[in-house]
Amino acid sequence: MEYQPRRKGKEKAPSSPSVDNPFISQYRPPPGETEEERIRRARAAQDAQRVSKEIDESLLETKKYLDRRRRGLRLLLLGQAEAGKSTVLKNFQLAFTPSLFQRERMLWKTIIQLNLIHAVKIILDTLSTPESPGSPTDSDSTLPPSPIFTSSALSRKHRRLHLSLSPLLSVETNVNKLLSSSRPDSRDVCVRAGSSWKSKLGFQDSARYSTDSEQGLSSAQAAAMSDLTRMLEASSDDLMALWADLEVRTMLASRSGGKFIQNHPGFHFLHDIPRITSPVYVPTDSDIVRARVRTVGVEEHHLVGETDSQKGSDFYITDVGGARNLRSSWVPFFDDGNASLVVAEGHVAHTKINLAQAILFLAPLSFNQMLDEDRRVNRLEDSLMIWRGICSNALLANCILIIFFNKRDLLENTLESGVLVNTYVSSYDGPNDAAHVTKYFKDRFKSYFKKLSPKPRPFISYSTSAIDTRAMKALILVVHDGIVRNNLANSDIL
Ligand SMILES: Nc1nc2c(ncn2[C@@H]2O[C@H](COP(=O)(O)OP(=O)(O)OP(=O)(O)O)[C@@H](O)[C@H]2O)c(=O)[nH]1
Ligand SMILES: [Mg+2]
Repeated sequence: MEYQPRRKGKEKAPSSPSVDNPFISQYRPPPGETEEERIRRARAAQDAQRVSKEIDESLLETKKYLDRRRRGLRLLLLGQAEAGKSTVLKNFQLAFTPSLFQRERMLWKTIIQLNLIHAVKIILDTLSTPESPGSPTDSDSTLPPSPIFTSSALSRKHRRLHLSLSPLLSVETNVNKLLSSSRPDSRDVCVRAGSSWKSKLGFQDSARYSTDSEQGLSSAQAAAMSDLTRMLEASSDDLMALWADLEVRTMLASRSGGKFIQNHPGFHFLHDIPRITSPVYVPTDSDIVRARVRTVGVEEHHLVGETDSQKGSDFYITDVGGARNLRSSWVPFFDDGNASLVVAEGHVAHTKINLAQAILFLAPLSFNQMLDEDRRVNRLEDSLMIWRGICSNALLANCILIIFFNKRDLLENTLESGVLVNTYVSSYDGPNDAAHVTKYFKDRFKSYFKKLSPKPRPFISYSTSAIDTRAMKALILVVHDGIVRNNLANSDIL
């Protein structure tokens, strides 16, 4: 869409003389005008002029805004649910806007508390459901089973723990309701990023929020959050007893093939119960990148660089929800139709203006896991399917594509625990270690890339662990520099 500046009200259009200008002729004095009519006409003309000026200013603002967007770095994060897109975004914020990240730190406290309680809920649900012979035992069983409390396998101690932790679960439900504009998702962690949860947690704007402030909260929200902190502190001993219980661990391991505990977002916080349940708990950077908030829809984040080397630089990072039912919101990035997209700050821009310079595709090598939303679909096959669509898309032909083979730490844990890749991928006959396995899958992604790209472009891939903030910071600087200078050559860094 080309921007055409509007002509000022007083300027004459070259092809039509002012006598024909309906705007001017409308406010010309009619013959025999009374004083009252003259005042009314003058007022109407003034109003019309004011509106015209406002429209001009707004168009100018929009033009400035779009020019700024064009000059900034525009990055699109894609990949399936739980691939680590939002975690990579947090790493960008840490690298380029550290003081904003610092100001938002306390917002994550509630999310992390909810993540911890969600993990406890999964444990209690699992314990209270009898194991049926046909129930899935694979490592990715993240769906909590139905909460029928038959408890034959539970001892008196477990029942007491279940009972004493129940009020905590109710408080979690209340906080979830306050934070989510839609029905909370029982499958996953609580709040939805698209529902402006940060403002619901009291973050009014970057300048006004302070770590101890609750001024932006309604009294109901503030009460629910302090209830949450109080209940967690009171339940700390029971939480520790539950997590330390060997019988509980054994039962969880047998229900999940022994692996899903360490992989499920939220379970990580069980290792830190005393710290997180403390009333003076302050989340660390590592806690924040571990915190899980499901993204719904498309969110554009505008970062303005704060560090010396990036001061004032604009970054427009678009994060999307990766679950299958949310992928329709990706269409504006793949389809050259006339669709418009509402972008930040209330401006509406044509999709072409939104085209990213680079796509960061997150592909965890979760070869032994199925999608939560369709237990018949292997996660890695799903990633390959999305990747093929991105590579072959003509609209994205000039876009730099970068893959992060994410969750390297989990891949290493899985392989070290003895899971054989060959059991899941029969064509794999290499050594069962992370380097060889990563190379094998990288070659598969690369061959689709070469075959399907509308024109030749470099294949750029990195093996990442997005929870490793230090390594991510170094990588983000390399990637940013490469995009800006357009010098990301074929890269096989692993
Ligand atoms: N262990 C480990 N966990 C990771 C890694 N990257 C992300 N995570 C965790 O995985 C969970 C999901 O990550 P997100 O960034 O929320 O995933 P997403 O791609 O944004 O998912 P959607 O918003 O549902 O599309 C979070 O709890 C992260 O902390 C990683 O490299 N290793
Ligand atoms: Mg996300």
